[in-house]
Amino acid sequence: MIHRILIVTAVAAEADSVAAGLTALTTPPAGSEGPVVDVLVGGVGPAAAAAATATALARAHAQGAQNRPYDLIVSAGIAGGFLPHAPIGTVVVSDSIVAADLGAQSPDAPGGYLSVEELGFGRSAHPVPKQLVDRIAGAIPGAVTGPVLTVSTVTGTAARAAELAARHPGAAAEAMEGFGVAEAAAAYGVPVVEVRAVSNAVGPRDRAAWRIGEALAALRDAVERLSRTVFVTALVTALVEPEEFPSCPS
Ligand SMILES: O=C(O)c1cccc(C(=O)CC[C@H]2O[C@@H](n3cnc4c(=O)[nH]cnc43)[C@H](O)[C@@H]2O)c1
Repeated sequence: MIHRILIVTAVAAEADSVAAGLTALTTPPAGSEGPVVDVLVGGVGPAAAAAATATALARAHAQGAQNRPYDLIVSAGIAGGFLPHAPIGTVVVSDSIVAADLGAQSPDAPGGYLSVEELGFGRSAHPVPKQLVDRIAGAIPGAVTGPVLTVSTVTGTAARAAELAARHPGAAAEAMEGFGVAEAAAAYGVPVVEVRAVSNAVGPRDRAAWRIGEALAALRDAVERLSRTVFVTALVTALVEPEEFPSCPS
């Protein structure tokens, strides 16, 4: 059985790092067919990521007879890290993927904010099954697990960083695509996880301090670890029980 994995990045430089890390997949162990891994540059922000991921899923669904078009979707790239959990160079594996600004400001609410759940519609978080988190993080030495926030505006002040950290205790990183990827994955019943390499601290904007090269190298190394372990030797479908997820749209 061939396992199908979709990795979605925002920009081409991230996809290049992912592809560089996947070279171990060219020689699967004897007796193993190896998985098929598609890498998609989906654009920046949750809307672009959701549209690109849903389109890829619809295409794969239309082409194949599988119950689910992919066995696993990974939202991958660089990210801002919350200190002290995730300094520059850390690889973060999401234990939940959280839409951090999907809600309403409300001066009367605790923290001045109401999530969509509190407003009575929609959802703002996709928990990642623990089995999957442990398997992915266990393959990446030094990886940190925690909530990864999806924001539409990169945090640029200490006040905003503190607000997000207070609202999402234990938040490890923020990026701009994960929740969009997760919404599309959920529509097709495909497990999803976010893997991010930290390029900068979440806090006052200091673009000169971003270490994009270091983060892209960490991302490549993480994907290489995954391609030598989880992606090759594990039955990805066995990482998460399919019945935990809804069936594909017909
Ligand atoms: O300028 C470059 O060479 C370059 C190379 C690779 C990637 C980039 C990006 O700017 C990627 C944007 C992407 O990164 C995520 N990101 C990174 N840090 C943060 C942050 O502090 N807050 C939110 N998002 C962050 C995000 O997912 C962007 O889509 C540039």
